[in-house]
Amino acid sequence: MNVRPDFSKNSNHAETAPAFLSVWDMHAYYGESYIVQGVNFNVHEGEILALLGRNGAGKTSTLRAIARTGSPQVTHGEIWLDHQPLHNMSSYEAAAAGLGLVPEDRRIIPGLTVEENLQLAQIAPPIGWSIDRLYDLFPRLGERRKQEGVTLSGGEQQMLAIARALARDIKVLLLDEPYEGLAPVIVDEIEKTLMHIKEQGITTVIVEQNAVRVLQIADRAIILDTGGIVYDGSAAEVLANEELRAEYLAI
Ligand SMILES: Nc1ncnc2c1ncn2[C@@H]1O[C@H](COP(=O)(O)OP(=O)(O)OP(=O)(O)O)[C@@H](O)[C@H]1O
Repeated sequence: MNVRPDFSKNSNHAETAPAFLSVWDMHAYYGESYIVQGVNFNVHEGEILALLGRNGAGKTSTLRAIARTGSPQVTHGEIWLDHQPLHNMSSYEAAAAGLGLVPEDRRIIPGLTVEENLQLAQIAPPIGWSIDRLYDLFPRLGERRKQEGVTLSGGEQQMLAIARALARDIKVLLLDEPYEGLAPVIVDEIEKTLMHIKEQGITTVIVEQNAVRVLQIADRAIILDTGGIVYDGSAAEVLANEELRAEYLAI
């Protein structure tokens, strides 16, 4: 019999630091399809958490469930952000409570310039970083402020999508595959900005196929497999543990 090693109780930080974002026994469905199958984890304020797993493991679904997108539908469980019950909220309310989701397709609004995309994020409170501060973090966006957003390169569009999230007053940034399709040199740039965002005290959860890259900046990692958590512990441990990487990440 092939006994799966249990890597899910490796977290020691979780026992010593209070949780900022907490997901408790979360179950979610697409119609009849049971996808998120009792997920529990904590994220601590200011940390970068990598949410990893093979294709189809349920990473995007977990992120979308936390952001209250409605698809998948959360049928059971609790999600708390800084003492606020996200599980009782719509996606709009969760965003107002401080969640900033940057989806995989980046959702840059066609027909609007870079600056207009940013201004649109600030039409209603809670307003976050000023547009000048965003251009300081992403000078390329400042140089291209009058360019239509959808004509930017893939890396620039990812920067615009992150900048748009920061234009609102967020506590947690949820990133879905931020490195997808980007050259290593652009990934370097995005990494630097994520480290800067961390220094500002913002908490980040990253879903990413490029596990090796994301583990280099992450403090902690969670590995999902068929809708459940099989590892919760330090990012360094995942990099060091060949068995774990081979079994769940195929790297
Ligand atoms: N809208 C949907 N309707 C029905 N099933 C879906 C839907 N979106 C995703 N699924 C299914 O849910 C499961 C988990 O998908 P999810 O996108 O969360 O995985 P993932 O770990 O992010 O995968 P990947 O790394 O390939 O993006 C998959 O089996 C997928 O086919």
